[in-house]
Parts: sequence; structure tokens; C-alpha cells
Amino acid sequence: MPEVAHQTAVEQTFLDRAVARRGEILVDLDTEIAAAPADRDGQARAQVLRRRRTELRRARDGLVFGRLDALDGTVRHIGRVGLRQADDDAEPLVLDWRADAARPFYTATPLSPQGQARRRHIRTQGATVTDVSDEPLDGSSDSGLVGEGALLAALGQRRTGRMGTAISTLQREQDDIIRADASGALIVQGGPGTGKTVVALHRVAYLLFTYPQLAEQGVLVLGPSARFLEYIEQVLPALGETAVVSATCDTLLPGVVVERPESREVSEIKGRVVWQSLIEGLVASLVPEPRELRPRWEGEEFPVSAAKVAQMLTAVAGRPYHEARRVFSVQFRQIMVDAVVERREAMLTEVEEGFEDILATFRPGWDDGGPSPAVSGAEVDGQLSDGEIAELRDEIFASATVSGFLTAWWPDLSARDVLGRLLRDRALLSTVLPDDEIARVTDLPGSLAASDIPLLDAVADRLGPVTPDDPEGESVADRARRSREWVYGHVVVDEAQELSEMQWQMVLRRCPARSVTAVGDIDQAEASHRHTTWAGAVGAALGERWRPAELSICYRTPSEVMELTGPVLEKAGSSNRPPKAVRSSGVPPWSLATSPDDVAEVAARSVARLTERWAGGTVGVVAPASLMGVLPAALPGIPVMTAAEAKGLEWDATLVVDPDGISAEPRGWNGLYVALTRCTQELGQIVVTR
Ligand SMILES: Nc1ncnc2c1ncn2[C@@H]1O[C@H](COP(=O)(O)OP(=O)(O)OP(=O)(O)O)[C@@H](O)[C@H]1O
Repeated sequence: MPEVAHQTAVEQTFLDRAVARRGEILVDLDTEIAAAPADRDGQARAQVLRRRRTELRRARDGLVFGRLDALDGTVRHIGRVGLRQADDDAEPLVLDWRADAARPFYTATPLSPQGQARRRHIRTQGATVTDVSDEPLDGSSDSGLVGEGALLAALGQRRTGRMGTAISTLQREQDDIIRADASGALIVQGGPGTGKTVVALHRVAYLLFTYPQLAEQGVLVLGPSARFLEYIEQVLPALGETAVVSATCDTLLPGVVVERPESREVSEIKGRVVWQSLIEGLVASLVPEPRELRPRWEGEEFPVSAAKVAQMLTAVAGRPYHEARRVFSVQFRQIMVDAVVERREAMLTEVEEGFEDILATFRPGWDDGGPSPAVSGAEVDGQLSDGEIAELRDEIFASATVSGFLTAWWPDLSARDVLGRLLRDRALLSTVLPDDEIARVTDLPGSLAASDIPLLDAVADRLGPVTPDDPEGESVADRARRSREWVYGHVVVDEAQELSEMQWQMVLRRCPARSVTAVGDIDQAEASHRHTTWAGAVGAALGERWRPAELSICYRTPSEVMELTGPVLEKAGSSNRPPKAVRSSGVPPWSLATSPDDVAEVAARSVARLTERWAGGTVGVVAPASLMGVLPAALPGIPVMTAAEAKGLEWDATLVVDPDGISAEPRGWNGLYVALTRCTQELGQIVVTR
């Protein structure tokens, strides 16, 4: 039997064992979950087991994808999830790809073999091994790539329109970032196709595996658009992760949607960090001024002096508006309870003295030391019993009348009303904006644009919820999605170069511990903010408290296409160089010229040719916004989008229509850089001659 066939058979035997073991573990898990006690601890344990079961059920594909043969003869298989042996103390049958011991699979090289003699990639389809490829780590070959054959095979595959996992072919620089320490903010710069999204998503899986407590808080994945989230949405479940919420900055506020578009100029103004302190100042100023308060209880007034109110307001200063009111309200009601008790007791004392006087008229001398009447308690001793005080307290604390009194003086506020007030307050705006910019932000309709969302979030944050959140029987992800106040264990931001300063504030509010991984390409920035460096982009939010990392190899775009991008990047004003392409597709990029009148027809013909050539794969079209009226109608069933919309996506073949039109758009050279780098195989351009 030829060697490859023999080794394939060897791995098939191993895979059969792993499949059987997976089945056994699933049966054991079912039994354990069914037997879990109904108490709190039992249910918490059952939840962990259910998560494990989901992960195992999903691990049908890629159950085993790699093998490391160490110099000392130890053989380890690596897969999507770990599979323990029946004997818990034995070495695992399959190592989870995220385990430390699996790391050399991604990082060992002939120059630094880390005690390994050989790395093997095992390709499978379901429960069948289809191929094995070996890479000696003894120095006999070194391409600089990890598992070159498997990587190039993966990269050459047709694209499906959904992102796939790359766990079997992650490269060293990617692995370093995936396994980087979770604390603090990590900002990853990488050119197009360097695997930023791959790294971000695999990092989520790694972090959830390494720090299981993260699953209790959840991980937030922020992407640039709903289309992008759809593109990546298959990857995380495939990696086995369920404690993840994905969103865009526009959908982060539960129940709030963007209602209108907005000009770049206005959204740039509204994205600046100056709004943060403006909003903090405004909301703080909405807390009522101290004055004497005269609440009533059972028809009587119980005044609280202005000085006392001022003292209580000082004690709650700095808290969110509604929370401050809640704390104030507790103290205020307690003061009322004390005042009502005091007045009642004074009254009772009066009654008692009157009663004694009356008694004395009947039994002169008993209050001079004679036996007292056989009565006690509130009726006669001038004191309320503990039970009576507790009852009164409950009544005052639950009283709608007292609530109504407090709310009339210190009203509920809606974030939207406060934002509206802010955007109309020229005097306040003039403290941070010049006159011409004030006019731009005050002359807006009341409906919400995307740039209002972070402002609204900042207002909502300073207001706090009117009533605190009360979770009942919801999953972490559901609760996190529903509650604006949810604090995540980690936040991953993709296409982070697009975030405005105010959006960064919104992100950090969701993770005050700043455990953040942001990946992006500052050279692909299309957003209206003016930053061209990461220090500028994140400085307002993070200061210098972030660590940079870099990805330098382009896995998506073939070298033929990457060669075209250097001058475009230069025109975009960048001093960076495009990343180095890892492979060539052998298909030279091409270009056609046409007139504005014929552009739709020429595009349709070109797309038809590309679709035929890349049958079974995908073709996408990128064009300037000005062509969005005609092109989609001429290209039914084909994704047609602007460069901004195409960010993060990829197709086997891309047709870029009217590149000059794209470069003439705002931040257009950055846009063209994005458009040119979307293909995995072939790039065509249609130049419109005017
Ligand atoms: N180690 C890898 N193994 C297999 N495929 C990979 C690997 N790294 C990246 N890829 C593939 O390369 C392509 C580009 O990856 P990805 O989309 O993550 O890049 P990106 O840096 O986010 O790109 P862009 O900035 O252009 O959006 C994807 O098809 C991805 O699956």
C-alpha cells in the first residue's frame, strides 16, 4: 500500500475510535444532565454540561484534524473539541485545539520545532478521512508557513458566501493573537485578507475555553453591518461557542433603530468625544435644585428642610440620574417614617398624660409609687411597637402617593427627550462647537441617525434605568441582548477602524474592565472620523492603555491583485505597505473601458462570464454609490454594493465597476483599496470613460 494510503488508513482507525468515544461521552452527558439535582448547584452544573453537550454535538466535522508527533515518540491528536479517555487520568484521546498542549501545532517550525518531529494535517469529511499531509519539523524544509499544503488547499477553495473556520490552518502570527492575554485592550492592525476576522472569532472561542467564567458574562462581537454578521454567524457556533452576542454599533441599544441617513459632515461632528462631557454635564444639571419638600401622609404634612434635601442630594451626586433618585427616595422615605413615628409617639404621649390625669382623678396617689394600671403598649406608654413601626415603614415605602410626590419634583426622564433637548440647546452646544457646526446639528429632524445612537447611549448611561433590571430564567445571551446595562466579560470589535470616538465610549461602557480585542485596518477606514492612526482613533477612549499587534500576511487576495494596491494605498495617504500575499491564483487581473451609458450592460456581460468561470463559488460587484440605482437591477441575484458595504466580505471573483468613481467618493482611495482586495481568485475592473 502506498505510504499516503497507509497513513490515511491509520488515521481512519483513529477517527473511528474518536467518533465512538464522542458517542459514549454524549450518552454519559445525557444521563448526567437528566440526573442533575433540581437545586441551584445542580442546575448550574447541568447548564455547564448542556453547553459541553452542544459543543460536542456540533463537533461532527473536524473531530480530528491534526496530529503532532513529538521527538520523544509521544503522539497527540488535535480536534475541534477535546475528548477525554474513559480513564480520566489518562492523556486525552483528542486534544482541544485551544489547549496549551496543542499550541505547537500552530507555532512549531523547523527552526523552532518545540520538541516536535512532525506535524500532520488530517482532512476529513464527516467520519471519513480523505487525506493526510505531513510536514517534517526537522529542518528538511521551511516555507515560513505552518502546514503550507493544507493552508493553500484551504485558501484555494471556492467561497460559499459564509465564513468558514480555520482551526486546522491557523498561522503563527494569528495564533499569537488568538492566545494573547485577555486583560486590557489589544488593537490588531492588519491589511486586507490577513485573517483579522478569523483571528477575532477564534480568539472568542479560545477565551471562552480558557476562562470558563467568561461564559457567565458573555462575549460581545461587534461587526460593521448586519450583512457582515450574517457572513460570520456560522463560525462561532461551529467553534462551539454559545455565550456570544453579535451586534453592530447601530443595534446595541435594545429597542432602538436607526431611522434616517445622515451626512458625513454631521456624523463626523456627532462622533467626537466632546459630547461625552457635554452629556454628563447636562444630565447632572437635570437633578432638581434643593428646596424644602412638604410630603403628606394621611392628610398631614411632614416637611423636610431645604438644607436636609441639599445634604441628601450631595450624598447621591455622581450616580446616574434615576439611580440617584432611587437612593434619595429611600433616605427620604426613611425620614418620613421617622417623622411620622415621632409625631405619633408625641401624640400618644399626650394621650397617655391625659389618660393618667383621668385615672388620677379616680385613684389619687397611684402615680406616686402605687401599682400601675394593668395596661401597656402603644395605647398608653407613648411608644410605637417595633411591629407597628415596621408596618408603617412598609406602607410609606410602598406608597404610590409618596412616589407621585417624589416623581413630580424629580421626574423620570427618557434618553430620547434629553438628547432632543441637548441638540436644541445652542448655548450648551456653543461650549464645544463653533457656530457653523452648531447650525448643522440643531437643524436636524427628531428621528434618529446612526450617529445619534452613541449619544443616546451616553445619555441613557448617565440617566440609568428607571427601575433596576430583574432577570428571571433567561440565558446569558438573551439577557445581555435585552439589557442596555449588561457588562460583558470581553468585547471583540471587527473593522474597528470605523468606530467614532463616541462609539468607542459605547463599547467600553459594555466592558468597563477594558478586556477588548479590536481588529481592523486603519487604511480601510471609510467612516467620517478623521483618524489615520490607531493612537488617534482610540486615544480618546483608551489613552495609552492598549497594546498593539500586527498581522502581515494576506491569505485572501492573490499576489497578482495585491500588486495593484500599493499606489492606491499611497494615494489614500497611508505610509503602510500592503500585506504580502501568501499565494498566486494564476489569473491576471483585467480591465475594460466603457461609456457611462453602457456600463450596466458591460457589467452584466462580465458578471455572466465570471459566474460561469467560478461556478460553484461566488461573484460580487463593488461600485460607487452613484451606480446603485442602475447596477443592482441589471445584475439580479448578484451582490452589488458600495466599498463601505463590501468591507469584510469576499468572493471568488470581484468585479469593480467605475474605480475612478469609487476613488472620488469621500475617503475614496481607502474605499478602492477595500474594493480591490475582496477577491480570492480573480479581479476584473470596468473603467467608465467620461
Ligand atoms: N489561517 C488561515 N487558514 C485558512 N484560511 C484563512 C486563514 N487566515 C485567513 N484565512 C482566510 O482568508 C480570508 C481572509 O480572512 P479574513 O476575512 O479574516 O481577513 P480580514 O483581515 O478580516 O480581511 P479584511 O480586512 O479584508 O476584511 C478568509 O477567507 C479566511 O477564511
